[in-house]
Amino acid sequence: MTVSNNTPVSGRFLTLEGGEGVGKSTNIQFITQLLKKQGIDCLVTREPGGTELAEKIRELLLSDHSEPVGELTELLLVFAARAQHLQQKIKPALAAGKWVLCDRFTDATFAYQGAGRGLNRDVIAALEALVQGELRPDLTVLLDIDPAIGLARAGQCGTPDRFEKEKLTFFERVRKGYQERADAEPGRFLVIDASAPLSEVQEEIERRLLLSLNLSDQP
Ligand SMILES: Nc1ncnc2c1ncn2[C@@H]1O[C@H](COP(=O)(O)OP(=O)(O)O)[C@@H](O)[C@H]1O
Ligand SMILES: Cc1cn([C@H]2C[C@H](O)[C@@H](COP(=O)(O)OP(=O)(O)O)O2)c(=O)[nH]c1=O
Repeated sequence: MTVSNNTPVSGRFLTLEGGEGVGKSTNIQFITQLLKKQGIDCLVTREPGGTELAEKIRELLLSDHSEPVGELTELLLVFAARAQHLQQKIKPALAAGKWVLCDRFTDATFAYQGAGRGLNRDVIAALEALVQGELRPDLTVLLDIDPAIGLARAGQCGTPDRFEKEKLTFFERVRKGYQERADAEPGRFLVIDASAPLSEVQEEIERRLLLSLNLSDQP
């Protein structure tokens, strides 16, 4: 399938996932440009956030507070932001046939609140069903890296937020949580080794993403 010749295509929902400092911000721009070259204009958005209200919830999630933030409170805030984001932005775009590229989505909740914080996955799955219904990403690019390397990269980029202050063991659980999700759904996940030099990471993303989306010229 090529889409640069005005062939109508229906909207697709792509997500980008990974631990801290893995290169999501860098590579989301790369993926956006890559798809643009194929004639696909993506709506680029992020979680938590993506709308005015959801960005306010993001602020609450990422900032420090004078009292401990309960694990369930955190989970419900993540899904409150997601409900708003879906209703205001993601669902209308997909319904209009647009492609949506989202920096993090519910796999992050299973990885951070599930594997990281230790919350019951059935509880997360129940909220996922409540908030999303049947909607799931069509394709997820998972940038995978040893968290020690990711945190060192992230550490060079300003003041750490509430999550970035967690211990290395937390991020090791997060990484494992992501890997388990990818192992369970190999058809949806493209797992990319993000420890390689950026040029190699991007070559790999380009090759595998275009192949998966059926946009590659290669046989
Ligand atoms: N493959 C790579 N090799 C080396 N440094 C990288 C690579 N990818 C990204 N970086 C650098 O690591 C830092 C974090 O990248 P960023 O894209 O902001 O990550 P994230 O959004 O996942 O936190 C930035 O300084 C970026 O330039
Ligand atoms: C979407 C989502 C994000 N998060 C966390 C992970 C990140 O530490 C934080 C902010 O996301 P993000 O800005 O993507 O992080 P970074 O660019 O610093 O890697 O929110 C969750 O804990 N659960 C979720 O469901």
